[in-house]
Amino acid sequence: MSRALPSATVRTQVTVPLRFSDGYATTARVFSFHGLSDGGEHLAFGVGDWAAALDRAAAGGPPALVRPHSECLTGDVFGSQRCDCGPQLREAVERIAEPGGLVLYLRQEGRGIGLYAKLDAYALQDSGLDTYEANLALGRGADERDYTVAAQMLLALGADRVALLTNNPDKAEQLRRLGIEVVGRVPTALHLSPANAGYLAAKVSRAAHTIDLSVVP
Ligand SMILES: Nc1nc2c(ncn2[C@@H]2O[C@H](COP(=O)(O)OP(=O)(O)OP(=O)(O)O)[C@@H](O)[C@H]2O)c(=O)[nH]1
Ligand SMILES: [Zn+2]
Repeated sequence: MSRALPSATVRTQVTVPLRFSDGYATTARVFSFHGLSDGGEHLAFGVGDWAAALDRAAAGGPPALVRPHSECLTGDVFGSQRCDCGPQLREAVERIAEPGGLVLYLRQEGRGIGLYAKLDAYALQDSGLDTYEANLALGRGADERDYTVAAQMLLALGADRVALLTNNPDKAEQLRRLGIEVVGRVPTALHLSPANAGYLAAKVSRAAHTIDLSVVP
């Protein structure tokens, strides 16, 4: 049973041309919102023919492809190799632009504990803890993310029937509980670096992420 969500509405929508450092370029319709439950400045990016994709889903056709992406300043902006966030975001924009759909940019830095605390957690990881143990050692939850604002944005845009681009089953479970019809989940590619191998392995062993590490030599 889904719980009733406070409704959010679109505040502003603007067109933004995007160009990534590898030259890939596309255009996004960027939405801000009124009424998001945590007061954060979360964004939705409509890419490709997102409007047609949402219309098709609403009419009972294929679900709209959506990536709920949690903010990672170090990875998304600075290219940190400690995680896979930057390449996943780049991948998501291109893969979603193809059929048309949405990237939700969720201001949930550090799995919800914030940027400074994430750096504290990195320091603990450098002394041997894994990414989840480090949060716990800081007195925080292993993953404090709540996807209420993601559900609110989807409903505000009329996207209540979706397939998610994510390896994280919790994103699908939480959105289902919030009343979004999650028809399927599509894994991202493997974005492995020497610095993120332990991080990816912990996501698989500790949080059941569907990342195929069997291909790693
Ligand atoms: N606390 C903490 N947060 C981290 C660490 N590494 C990355 N993060 C955060 O983890 C989040 C990863 O977000 P996503 O890539 O959207 O989500 P995910 O759970 O990895 O699942 P996917 O959808 O499969 O990518 C971001 O908020 C990062 O800032 C870490 O070592 N500690
Ligand atoms: Zn990251």
